[in-house]
Amino acid sequence: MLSTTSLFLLMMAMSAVMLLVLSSQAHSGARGIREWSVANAMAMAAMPLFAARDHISALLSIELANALMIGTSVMMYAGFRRHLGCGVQWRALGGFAAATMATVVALHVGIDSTPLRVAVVSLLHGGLCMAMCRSVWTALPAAPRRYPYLFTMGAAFGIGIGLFVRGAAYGARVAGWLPSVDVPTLDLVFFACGTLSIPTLTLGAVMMANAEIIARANHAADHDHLTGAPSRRAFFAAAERERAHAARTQAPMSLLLFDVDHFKRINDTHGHAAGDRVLVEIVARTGALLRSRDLGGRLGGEEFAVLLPATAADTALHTAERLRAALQCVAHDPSVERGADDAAAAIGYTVSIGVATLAPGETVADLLSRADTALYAAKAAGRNRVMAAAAARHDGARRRA
Ligand SMILES: Nc1nc2c(ncn2[C@@H]2O[C@H](COP(=O)(O)OP(=O)(O)OP(=O)(O)O)[C@@H](O)[C@H]2O)c(=O)[nH]1
Repeated sequence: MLSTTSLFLLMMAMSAVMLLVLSSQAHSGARGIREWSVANAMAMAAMPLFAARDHISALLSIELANALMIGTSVMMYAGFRRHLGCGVQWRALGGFAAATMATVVALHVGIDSTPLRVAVVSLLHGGLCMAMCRSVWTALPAAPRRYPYLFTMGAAFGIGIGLFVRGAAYGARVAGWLPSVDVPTLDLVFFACGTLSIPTLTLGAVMMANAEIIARANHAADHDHLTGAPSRRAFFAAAERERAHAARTQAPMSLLLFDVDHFKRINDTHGHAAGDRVLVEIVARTGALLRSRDLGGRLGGEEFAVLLPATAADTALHTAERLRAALQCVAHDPSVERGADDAAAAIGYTVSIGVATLAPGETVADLLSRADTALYAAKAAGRNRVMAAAAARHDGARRRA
């Protein structure tokens, strides 16, 4: 059987490992990493003090060690609150930590009862675990992935219950409701639970941070940084899903491909920032015109696409015409103050649109290629217009399920 000293040193080693894991995420931008790191550093420092109890002064092994452990729980909790964006009530937490410390000192210097001290400290640590569990539970509906949240909640709840049982058991001994005999096995079980608590909670924290990092990376890959519209990658993935659905259900599907006319002139005349402003405005206007099922995306530069599921050619042409009219606009040059010189600040812009409707067996790439040819024709015919694509060339070899 492991001795309590070994368990304390094991916990120190586990906190050191967790600290290394957390430091690998230091620059990830995930919130809470700093607080969780401080918590593990405090746990690391507290463990040798508990382990060396018989060899060092009580001030170090009781007061300082408990202060560090209280700090550990408080910082773990603060880390979860910060990570979840709930805000940390530092003043309330500081008051809680100070009151707990004052109780520890009173139960050492005043009454000098180890079981009572263990009971009080266990109940307070248990309370913080339950608070962690509650914070994570409240944020669960918005979780990027549920498993890390459920793991952390389960761990915080289980550890909290364990600490409550420990506190109640020690309290009952003090009250004389339980025989005041030493139960080394039970104590070791309690210690083992305590040993695992901070590393387990940290594991949950790291999993939550990873889920957030992955969700952020996916969002960045799937959205255009400037306009917030779906990126080329996301657009093609969605288009492929819709194509497969259309093929299964025999429903029509259309694609609009559009490009801002003479966009280079806008950049050259008003500057790149004004060009950016136009692109942002185009995405907002397009979004306002589409149905919830339709999907717009920025394919690159000043080129955009709109996927129209369950839409036949004539409706698609009609939608394209409405879109063209909605995008025949005058934007305001952001570098010119409003009212200063309205004519110079006006950025007129138009778009040209190519429209293609999915033919049986056609791939997304082929559909896009036909829409691109139609767009090119719209440009060649004078811009600010809609052109329908030629019918798809029948090609049995390209047929897809
Ligand atoms: N402001 C801004 N400009 C961009 C962005 N991406 C591409 N561009 C510019 O868009 C312009 C596209 O120019 P062209 O391909 O010649 O096309 P155009 O001037 O719109 O002419 P047509 O398409 O033939 O009507 C280039 O000057 C690019 O630098 C962007 O994110 N922001």
